[in-house]
Amino acid sequence: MTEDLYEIIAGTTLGELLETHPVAADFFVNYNLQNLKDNLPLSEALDYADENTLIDFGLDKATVLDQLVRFLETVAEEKQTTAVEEITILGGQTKSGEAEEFTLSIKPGEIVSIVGPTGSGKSRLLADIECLAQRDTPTKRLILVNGKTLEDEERFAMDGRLVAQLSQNMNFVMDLSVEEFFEMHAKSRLHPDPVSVAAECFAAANELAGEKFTPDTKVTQLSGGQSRALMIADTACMSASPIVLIDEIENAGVDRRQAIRMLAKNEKIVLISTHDPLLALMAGKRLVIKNGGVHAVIETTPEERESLAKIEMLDNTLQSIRNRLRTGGRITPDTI
Ligand SMILES: Nc1ncnc2c1ncn2[C@@H]1O[C@H](COP(=O)(O)OP(=O)(O)OP(=O)(O)O)[C@@H](O)[C@H]1O
Repeated sequence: MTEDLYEIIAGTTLGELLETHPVAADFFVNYNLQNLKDNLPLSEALDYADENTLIDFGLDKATVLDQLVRFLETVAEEKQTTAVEEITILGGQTKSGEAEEFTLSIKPGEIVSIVGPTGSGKSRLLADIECLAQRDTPTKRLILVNGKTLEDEERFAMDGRLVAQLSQNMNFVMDLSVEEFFEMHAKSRLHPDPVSVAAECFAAANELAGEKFTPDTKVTQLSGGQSRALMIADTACMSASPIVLIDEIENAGVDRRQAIRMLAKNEKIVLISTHDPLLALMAGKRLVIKNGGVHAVIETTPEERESLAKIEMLDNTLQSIRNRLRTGGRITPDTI
């Protein structure tokens, strides 16, 4: 396994490695190697490294890569030991400084939606979870992991590894094909079978996207909706993060119900901020936000679940009107 990992790391550029393993930055800073060329595979980039710097640390090119592999393996092991059994959100204060009387624990496999008017504080709640707030954000909320307050060191070590966030905008900086993009992610996440997981991601992304694309489509040529489909598939099929935060997927131009189903599998904790009744009711609970605070926690009743089918029919009617307009059709009383 270490040998495979060695090969993968040696063939990965510093830029790619840092994008998928931000924690690797610590390693390069520790060995004073932060100025390596970031567009060459590491095995080549190290040819340009200052030999004296390496000697200072008793290293050479091969041992640097060895050490890096060991470092990443240790981090991965640590990650496994911090399995999330539960996160707990403890209330802080509303925008006007009143106490937010609210505590909620969420376990893996649960989907929780967050509803409320525009500007009420839905994204802020997601941001609090993402940074594992310790009463140090404007809401003064506290997020516990497995019932414990995290020490700063632990909090920042977990930062970015615990939570996968899907936000409203995606920017791709590298001009890879869709297939290369998925394979690169699979390799840098040290997946044992990068080719087949990349194919699985590609199929999932196409299932979600309205307009289909091919494996050789460049990621920079994808539409907004297609890029979101790509990122959702990537998170669903490859991300090891136990918590998935989704900000307003309804604007994404993807099959949103399918996206939630895809993301909720593999026993993840899923929180969705949404204005969409279908997504709000797919969750087991919904948090109603008002004036920056959680105003109510409502469990979805069996009756509400049953009404999902009706809402879905209404939604399909709206969808067909949308499609008709998109393809140049006219709307008549019969359409509705
Ligand atoms: N409890 C709070 N205390 C202070 N500021 C808050 C609080 N809750 C939210 N805010 C601030 O209010 C602003 C609006 O919140 P946010 O962007 O989360 O709204 P939203 O519900 O996601 O809106 P939209 O539906 O338009 O996306 C942000 O600047 C946020 O930081």
